[in-house]
Amino acid sequence: MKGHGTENDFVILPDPDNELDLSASIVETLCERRRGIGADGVLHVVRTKTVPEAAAMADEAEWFMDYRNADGGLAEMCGNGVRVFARYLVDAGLAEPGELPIATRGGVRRVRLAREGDVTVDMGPARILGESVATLGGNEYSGLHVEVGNPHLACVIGDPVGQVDLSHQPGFDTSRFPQGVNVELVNPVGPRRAVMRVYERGSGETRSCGTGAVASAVAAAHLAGETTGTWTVEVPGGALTVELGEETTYLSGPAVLVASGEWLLA
Ligand SMILES: N[C@@H](CCC[C@H](N)C(=O)O)C(=O)O
Repeated sequence: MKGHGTENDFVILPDPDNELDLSASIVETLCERRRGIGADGVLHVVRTKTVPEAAAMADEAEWFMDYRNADGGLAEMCGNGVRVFARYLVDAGLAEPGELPIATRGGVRRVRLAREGDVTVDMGPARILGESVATLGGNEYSGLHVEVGNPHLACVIGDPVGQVDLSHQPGFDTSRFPQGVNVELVNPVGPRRAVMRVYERGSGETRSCGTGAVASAVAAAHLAGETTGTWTVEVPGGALTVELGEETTYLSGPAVLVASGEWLLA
């Protein structure tokens, strides 16, 4: 299957009993836009109890989102991915609409969805862990290290983000981010509204990033002296809503399945 959330696109690989040997090179080929199907990442759909690293969550969540970036690397969480994952489960008749717990490497996330319409996920708390700097084309951008299950460096640059060259991996402090980092450029454009572009760890520039939208809202709110509130984050692929609460954060937006088929190279 193929699906997307605000044009952050995924190949969805149903494998309930975890029988596929999903190597990094297979993921890379699947995600390649000319030799493969093309996607920002792979959502490997497996029963939690079949995955040794996730089995402890099996009592809480039947399904595990084994998320892979386009370069084949693992990631802890994907905010758009988990919403598309839930849309797939309901559409395939593997889960009922309502509230659906999904296990991820970042912990269990609760997704709320109906048979149609936007999908919301409780992303858990987003924690600010300090400040750091991203370098891009000879410029330095200060940002906040925000953990949303996965690592982010959200830089509020206050200028239009459209002109910045994001075709290369931004430089970052590897001692702070030993596993790499997702870098966001954020421009607040109105009350609780921001425009964001992102360079995703393991995928390059993408048209949206759910965890990145949460990190961006946290960074923009921090600059405005706020910790709670509902933000609209505009991304190249659409718009996401981020609710910052005292205890947790919520991410809402479209999650759409666009195709199904068979990969012949397996
Ligand atoms: N696009 C995702 C994030 C995917 C993982 C990320 N590239 C990482 O390596 O942490 C989202 O919507 O959150």
